[in-house]
Amino acid sequence: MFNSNTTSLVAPSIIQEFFTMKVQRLAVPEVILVTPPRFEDSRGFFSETYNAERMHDAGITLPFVQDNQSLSRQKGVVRGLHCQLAPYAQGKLIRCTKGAIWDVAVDARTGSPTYGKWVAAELSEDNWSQLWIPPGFLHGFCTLTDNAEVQYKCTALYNKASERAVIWNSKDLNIAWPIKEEAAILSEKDLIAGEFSDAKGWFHV
Ligand SMILES: Cc1cn([C@H]2C[C@H](O)[C@@H](COP(=O)(O)OP(=O)(O)O[C@H]3O[C@H](C)C(=O)[C@H](O)[C@H]3O)O2)c(=O)[nH]c1=O
Repeated sequence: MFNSNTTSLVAPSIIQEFFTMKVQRLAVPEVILVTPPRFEDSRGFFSETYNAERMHDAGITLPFVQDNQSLSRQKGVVRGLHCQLAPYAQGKLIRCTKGAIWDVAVDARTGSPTYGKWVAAELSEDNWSQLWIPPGFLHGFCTLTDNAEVQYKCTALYNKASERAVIWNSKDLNIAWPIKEEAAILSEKDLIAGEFSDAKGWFHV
């Protein structure tokens, strides 16, 4: 048994606790940045990365049906700007579990007061934030580190035939990507995507 002046080698000391989930609506208010609580102690940390009740209270109410994970081995990889058309349009809840990414959402809903407006947030294993992007938006990210691992929940299943893409640096959007054009690493598919003007009519509010 431990006596009163014995330092326990079993019970980890609590170093830092975030009890509540931070919630921030971005300049396009349907896009929501959340940071779930994380309990750090001498072993490491524990976090409820998805809690349906907390997410619902934050305004993220659609059910998820698919989890995705991608690894990008180099800094400067750009994936996107992608979406799936209805009835396979996807809402996505994105987080970066290794390294860091700059995550972008573009409002592609004809009739929306923020049509063509983009918002972005840095997501990283350090800041532990997640970005909710509803159906009707284009999604893309660029990696800020090597070996950036991204995990995201989707509200509709993958449907290749309904996939659409817009070129990441579309002159119609002027997204302030934090990487130089010549440094971007893209898939064949993304290299030949069209301008945002080609996306007219893909979605409606
Ligand atoms: C998206 C997806 C892809 N795949 C297969 C199809 C390809 O053989 C392979 C790579 O697909 P892709 O090059 O489209 O992967 P990304 O470029 O990361 O695409 C994603 O990038 C942006 C950031 C997104 O938000 C979308 O989820 C998605 O479009 O995975 C599947 O089997 N299921 C899927 O849901």
